[in-house]
Amino acid sequence: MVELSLVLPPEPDRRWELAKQMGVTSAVLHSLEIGDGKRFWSYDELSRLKNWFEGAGIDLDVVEGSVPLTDVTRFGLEGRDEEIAAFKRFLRDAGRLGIPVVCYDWMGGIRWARTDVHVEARGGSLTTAFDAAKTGDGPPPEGIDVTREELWGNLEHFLREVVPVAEEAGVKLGLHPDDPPRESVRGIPRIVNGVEAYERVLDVVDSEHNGVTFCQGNFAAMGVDVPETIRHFGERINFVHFRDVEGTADSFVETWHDDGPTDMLAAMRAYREVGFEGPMRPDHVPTMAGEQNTKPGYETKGRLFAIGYMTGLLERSRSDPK
Ligand SMILES: O=C(O)C(=O)C[C@H](O)[C@H](O)CO
Repeated sequence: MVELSLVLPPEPDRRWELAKQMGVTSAVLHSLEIGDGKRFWSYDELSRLKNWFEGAGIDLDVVEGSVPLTDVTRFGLEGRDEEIAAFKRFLRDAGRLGIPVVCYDWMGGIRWARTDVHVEARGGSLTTAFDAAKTGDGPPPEGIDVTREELWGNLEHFLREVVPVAEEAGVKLGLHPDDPPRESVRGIPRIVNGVEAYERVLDVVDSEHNGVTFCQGNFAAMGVDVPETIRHFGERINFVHFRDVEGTADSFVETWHDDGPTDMLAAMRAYREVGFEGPMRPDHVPTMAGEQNTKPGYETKGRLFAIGYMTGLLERSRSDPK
């Protein structure tokens, strides 16, 4: 059964209670978005968090983005071996603590990029947008000098090192797509930007522990058929980000979950068809009335709406004949 999940802060507050009131008892830890930006976790810190969540009736199911992985490894800089060793330690710790999924990405230099975070959407709510014409295409920011071939080589090296450890630890890795899924952003090359790129990634180590974070908004921006692509990757999908965009990787606006071009019920049905049973979280929600938009995409009210909508879609998809 799909596990609806939410990014929750590493310390309890109203959002823990709201999650439980909606019936969501699965947490994603992503301190780069909600928290203090921490990414290097010791066993004791993870264990404390795990216990804290558990005591509140919530499972810590995913550590996302905020993992011991930086551009040192992505760009193959000095210190990479130490960082990969730290990542392996982190995977073993996550395994010992029963944290089943780790989501990481290969976006070097710039994380998920937007050129506007105040796009007016339904009823004056706010969403985000990206327009390549506004970023310019290089030269890259000072100090960043990496080719696509180097990025691929570094990713392949990383996978060969860490996937066997993830297997031993019983942790499933999910690579998040580059956002936006372009050839480059601000002149910095990006490689995880399409179906073929994922096929290459999955072939590096053919293991269910080397999988996909299926971020729907990014697949929509790639211009692919989302439900068909869900069926294509099937059991290699280890984690889902549920959201939608209007436009292409060069220029798009994020939409409300129920108001974008993707057939979200067909997507939900596709997850069911492929037997996806992992965590699925709403991603990037609109900022609603009364919210400050200090955390574009990660304010609270839009997530309540998204969980309600996803719950309805799930219920509908479950009533389909098998
Ligand atoms: O770009 C997005 O859609 C993301 O959600 C980015 C992820 O949170 C994150 O950086 C993955 O490691």
